[in-house]
Amino acid sequence: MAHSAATVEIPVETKVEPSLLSDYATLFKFRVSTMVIITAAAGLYLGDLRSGLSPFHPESLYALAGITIVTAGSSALNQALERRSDARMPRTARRPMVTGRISLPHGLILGFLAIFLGSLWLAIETNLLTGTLTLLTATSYVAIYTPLKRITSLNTFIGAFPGALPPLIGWTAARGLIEWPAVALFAMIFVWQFPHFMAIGWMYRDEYRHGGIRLAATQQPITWAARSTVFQALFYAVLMLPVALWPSFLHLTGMPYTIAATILTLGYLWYTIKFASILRDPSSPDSRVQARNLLKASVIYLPLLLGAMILNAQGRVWF
Ligand code: HEM
Ligand SMILES: CC(C)=CCC/C(C)=C/CC/C(C)=C/COP(=O)(O)OP(=O)(O)O
Repeated sequence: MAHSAATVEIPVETKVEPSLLSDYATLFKFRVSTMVIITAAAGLYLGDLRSGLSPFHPESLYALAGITIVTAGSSALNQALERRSDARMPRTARRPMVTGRISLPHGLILGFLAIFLGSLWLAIETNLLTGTLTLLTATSYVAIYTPLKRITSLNTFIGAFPGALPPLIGWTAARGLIEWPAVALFAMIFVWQFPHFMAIGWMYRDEYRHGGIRLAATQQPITWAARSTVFQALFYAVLMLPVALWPSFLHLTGMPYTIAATILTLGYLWYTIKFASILRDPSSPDSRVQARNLLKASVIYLPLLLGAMILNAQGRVWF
């Protein structure tokens, strides 16, 4: 409530009071966090299979619970730090710490406690490496990436590290050490994020500018912003081809995965190439349609790719 001067006007029909549960879902970024946890679960599953263990044992659930709690806490602290810039963007203006439905102390206490207790739980119940890595991931997301969003467009590259660490953390939860398959999983999510976020950046370019967030898409002039956005999206979409096949070179997956990953990744590349058409007329409304299509493709592609890995883990075929 304190930021009325900068706050975005919300149409009357959308001003329905959300419940505390839905406020928490927003505070913990339910959908993005769910995907983060799915990537961690994939790392855990693949790591357990590498050890010849059944992935369905209580320790896996304990580890996932810890990772979930720290992810939720990180999202709460991210929103505590960004409550002013969030107030300036329609996409984020209804977040509970912007509207005051969740107070600053409430969000801060919840965030710090969740990160501290979740990391401690992982260090004790899973292993010290996993607890430490999870704490480092949360710290880099909250204390490095989040403030950098208002300082440099390099923030996307920095933010890709905490974004990509969860599957590696899942692997260390299962195996107790960092091994090449964990690095390959990290690389896959790292590279996947660029077309994903270049699309989002383009969709919300005007909002981000108004919110004072720096990214490729908010550079001036718009032709330069489009070039830089498309270059990064295409560069990483092409890089995704070898990176997605890396697990097969490490014998983590077999031929069925290799075929599925090739087809899926070519699909992701296809949507990125279509997105490159924004170069023709960067200010046209169609450029946002292409961006939205790429965002949709990115969030469909990733679970399918992980699903293919899981179905073909260690060369097994689960059809
Ligand atoms: C630099 C890294 C990343 C940035 C800056 C970023 C940013 C965002 C933003 C702003 C949205 C909201 C789009 C909207 O409201 O229309 C979003 C959506 C999404 N992100 Fe990311 N993201 C990143 C990495 C990740 C990672 C690592 C994951 C999980 C593995 C992920 C999963 C998702 C999902 C599933 C959605 C769709 C959620 C929905 O439909 O509301 N993102 N991302
Ligand atoms: C295991 C663990 C501690 C994970 C935490 C890391 C985490 C939540 C990564 C998500 C990836 C990311 C950079 C999202 C963008 O957030 P944003 O702040 O740019 O999104 P916004 O604009 O919607 O606030």
